[in-house]
Amino acid sequence: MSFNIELDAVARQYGSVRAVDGVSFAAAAGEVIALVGHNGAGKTTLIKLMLGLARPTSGSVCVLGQDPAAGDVTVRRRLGYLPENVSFNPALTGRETLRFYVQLKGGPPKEAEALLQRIGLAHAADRRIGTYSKGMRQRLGLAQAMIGSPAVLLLDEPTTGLDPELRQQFYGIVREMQAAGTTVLLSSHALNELEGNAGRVVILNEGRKIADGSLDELRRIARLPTRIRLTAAEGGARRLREWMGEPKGLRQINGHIVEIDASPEDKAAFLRRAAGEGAPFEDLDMVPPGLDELYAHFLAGRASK
Ligand SMILES: Nc1ncnc2c1ncn2[C@@H]1O[C@H](COP(=O)(O)OP(=O)(O)OP(=O)(O)O)[C@@H](O)[C@H]1O
Repeated sequence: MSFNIELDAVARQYGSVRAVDGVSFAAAAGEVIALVGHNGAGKTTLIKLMLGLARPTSGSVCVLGQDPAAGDVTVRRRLGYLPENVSFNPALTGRETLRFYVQLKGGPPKEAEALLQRIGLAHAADRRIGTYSKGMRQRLGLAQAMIGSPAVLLLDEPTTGLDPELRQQFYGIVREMQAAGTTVLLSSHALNELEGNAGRVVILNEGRKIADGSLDELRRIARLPTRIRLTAAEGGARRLREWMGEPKGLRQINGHIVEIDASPEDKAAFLRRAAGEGAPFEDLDMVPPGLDELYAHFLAGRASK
């Protein structure tokens, strides 16, 4: 299988800071990968390495079969990039700006029109960018990155500052690009918005890759407990505790509610027992681990090593 992006033990040092430290991964056509990590985790540096804007201190970077730092124009044309802080000339209109970038990439002017339509900015195309909202500027940035239907799209924190509706619209466009075979790599601070939107998540911490997989795979690896909350009739907490055998970690919330964190195996065993006769509860709630807990789990695992 050939990959659009291949990183092999890539490191990038800035003075005493190892911004990226031994990262390897490969991305195929049609994959949507999210790079997730705290501030300073190395996301932007990794993207710059893939763009050839930074060179690795050691290791190798290969994008569309080439070293991106070699500056091969045919490869550059097939790369789209949305920087973290997108800035355009505020005196130009959206249309003028996009036409300029289309021209730079050697595309026809009508491509700018099609892109303005696609990202929902056609109505504001003749307004100066100085009058655009943050969301509109971000969408224009995305349109600029999509010029020439790139084979690899690198988006640095593309959803920052977008409201939930625009965010969904944005991921809709990402899905279209993915369906057309584009490899999309986007960086983000948060796991929560990636559910259903990124097939694969790479978690970075202090320049190192600490997790790589689909959210479901990461959940399985993490084996985080599910919180089970049982509610009995008024004053029934004691009976609940006895019925459960006073397990370690059981929490009594009040006179009729108890909670326990159950591992994946314990959860199944518990549910079988709860389905039997005489279980002394009236209601049962199960709260699966959230994405924030998953993220914290991987970061904590790293810190303890
Ligand atoms: N040109 C540079 N010179 C010196 N240090 C740098 C440079 N670029 C990045 N760094 C350092 O490398 C580390 C990783 O930075 P990077 O911008 O890649 O992180 P990030 O994950 O993108 O962070 P954020 O989410 O805040 O954008 C940080 O400690 C940063 O200060």
